[in-house]
Amino acid sequence: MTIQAHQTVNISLAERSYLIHIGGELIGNPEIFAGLPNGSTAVIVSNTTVAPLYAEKLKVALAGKYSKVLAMELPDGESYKHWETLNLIFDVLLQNTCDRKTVLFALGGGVVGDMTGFAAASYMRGVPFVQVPTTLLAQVDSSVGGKTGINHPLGKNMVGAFYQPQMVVCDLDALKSLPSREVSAGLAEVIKYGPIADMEFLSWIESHMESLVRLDTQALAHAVKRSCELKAWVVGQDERESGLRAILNFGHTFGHAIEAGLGYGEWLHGEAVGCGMVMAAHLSQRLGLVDIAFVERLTRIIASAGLPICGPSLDASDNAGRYLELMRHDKKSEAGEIRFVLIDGPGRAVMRAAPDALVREVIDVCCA
Ligand SMILES: O=C(O)C(=O)C[C@@H](O)[C@H](O)[C@H](O)COP(=O)(O)O
Repeated sequence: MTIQAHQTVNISLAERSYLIHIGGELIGNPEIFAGLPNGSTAVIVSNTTVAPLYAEKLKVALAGKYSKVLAMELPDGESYKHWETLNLIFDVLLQNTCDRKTVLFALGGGVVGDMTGFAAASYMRGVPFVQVPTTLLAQVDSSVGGKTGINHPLGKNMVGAFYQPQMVVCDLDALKSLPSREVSAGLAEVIKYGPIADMEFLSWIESHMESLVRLDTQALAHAVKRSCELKAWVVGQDERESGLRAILNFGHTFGHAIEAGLGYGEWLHGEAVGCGMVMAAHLSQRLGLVDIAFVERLTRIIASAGLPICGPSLDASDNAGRYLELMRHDKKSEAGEIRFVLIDGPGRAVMRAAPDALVREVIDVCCA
């Protein structure tokens, strides 16, 4: 096996700038963590699936820097991304008299990253934290950019904070243990960067899909690096989503409705986003922004990643009505008007409202 060369991507945010490290064998490498803030205690927050695989490795790597390294496990899955689980983190921090210099390490996927980040943002009004993402989705998207938070039954990621990590450590070796469903879910967020910002990357994804699905390390290294570069470019211009950053939400308005409507965890976030991108592409086409050939190409790519392209029914009596009801809670909505991220020509995204009747048509066409 080739060990992937260590590469970095910079997130440029003035005094909150940080590096994303991408490469092989990073979790157990003490040198990666050497420049982190000093403190006496490190707390590794992981989950019951990931901790047995990597927590000990990370503990050993941190032992030279922090005199006390604690590790805790959260239950695994999107259905646990709520207040009660968040409180488990605060319990451990308080029971161990963790002070303001304690550094938290989020070791796991998007759920662990979002909750650990939110805990770090709010414990004693803010302690440093590090993202160590172990899923493809977390490496290419959720660990980067400082969105942290938890779900509410009425809407996804409804409670949270913008809070940047000290660094992100993407160990490509961790991806080798991923189940194929998780790989596909991560590929949804990789694909997303194409239509919104980089059609050349979309063509690359299209021609390397087979390698990506079978976890070829070279292909993954490029996918992670290019995704992080594109996200860095967006976040560097609009950290708190006052405008441009919303393009990263392509497919998420429909996708979040699927997740909340089915119950969190029924579909993986990436599965819902994949299908949401198909729906958003159809809406773009019906508004005259792209042609049907573009929609069909994007749909083919999403399907080839092993993702669903047909939305679930959320209500047998009024499915479109239920989607609309859920989507009105989206964070981009204004005065009850849903604002969709749409494709305004290949490689370019815009945010637009759309008539309910048109959205209903799209839902009817795209759902089972
Ligand atoms: O980083 C962002 O900005 C994104 O929108 C990226 C999304 O892919 C990601 O899933 C994010 O967590 C969703 O954010 P939300 O603000 O729509 O909850």
